[in-house]
Amino acid sequence: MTEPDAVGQPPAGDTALAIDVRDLRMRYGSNDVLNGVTFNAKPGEVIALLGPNGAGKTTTIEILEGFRMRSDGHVRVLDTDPAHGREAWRARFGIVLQSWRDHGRWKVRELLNHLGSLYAPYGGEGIERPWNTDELIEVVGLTEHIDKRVNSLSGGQRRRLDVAIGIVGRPELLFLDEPTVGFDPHARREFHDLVHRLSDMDSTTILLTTHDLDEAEKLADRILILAGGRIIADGSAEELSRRMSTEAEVRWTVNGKRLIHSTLEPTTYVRELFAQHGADLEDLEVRRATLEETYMNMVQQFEAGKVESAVRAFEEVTR
Ligand SMILES: Nc1ncnc2c1ncn2[C@@H]1O[C@H](COP(=O)(O)OP(=O)(O)OP(=O)(O)O)[C@@H](O)[C@H]1O
Repeated sequence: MTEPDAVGQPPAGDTALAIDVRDLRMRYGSNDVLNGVTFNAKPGEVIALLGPNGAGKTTTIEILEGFRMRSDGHVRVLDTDPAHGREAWRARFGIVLQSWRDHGRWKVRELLNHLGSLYAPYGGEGIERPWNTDELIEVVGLTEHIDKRVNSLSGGQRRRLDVAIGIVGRPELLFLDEPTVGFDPHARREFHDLVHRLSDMDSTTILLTTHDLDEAEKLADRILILAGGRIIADGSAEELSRRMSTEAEVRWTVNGKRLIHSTLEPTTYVRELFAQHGADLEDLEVRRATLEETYMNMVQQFEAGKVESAVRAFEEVTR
């Protein structure tokens, strides 16, 4: 057990975490979807929860938001068990769901004024709630559209409005569920800039779900890969890539003949090739699978129903 400090306060432990999840389990009927999920998020971190279709990302996020009751495990979000979270706790986080379809006849400014007013009772303790509407509209890049009706916005503009709705209460924590589905590359890039701005500006903790490793790499400080009911990888994109110990493929040509060999020790192998063939060695290439290729391979096997072997193979190379 940890000792209290000199003034009798317990040392900062789990309470310093924005999200603390340990051994989370979720069962739908006889289907165990989450089988011991463990991870945490520190305040200000941007975390991407990545996983194949049906891995349980939405289930996890809904449990954290208090929309779904877990079967078992320890969960704390902003120091509160979501199963018992009250209004004042809900006011401290924002949610951007897959799409906001209501309120089509409202104008952008009116809608944000209205939704913002719902947060007014929860301000204080150094946090001004809600966000000033015009300032918020500028932050999400909708100033030109401030008096437009919601149903006249384009898909990308609508998504910006979704984000504005998610952050109008100046959340300490923001949940984004597949925020860029259906975006073209330009809208996607703009959305990524917006997320970076949010996390820099207010050091908002952000948990987003995505299918896309590239997006996770661009946005997140840490990537969590959920598959087979567990977190099978947790680290920055660089850390995960570094941990990968897949075999490298060495290709070369000698006396006009093209040859290939797979090895875990490419440097030693190449040294031996030089020793053996010297100047006859041509077109030498060494290639290791990228994190993306390894991940995609896992997803393909997972989606073909080979869940356990997909997860085991992925863990073996990223351990
Ligand atoms: N209310 C429910 N009742 C029974 N099964 C459910 C329920 N909700 C989700 N599931 C099942 O739980 C599993 C995980 O679903 P979930 O939506 O959490 O996955 P996901 O990772 O978010 O998937 P996607 O990427 O497709 O959105 C799926 O097999 C799904 O069919």
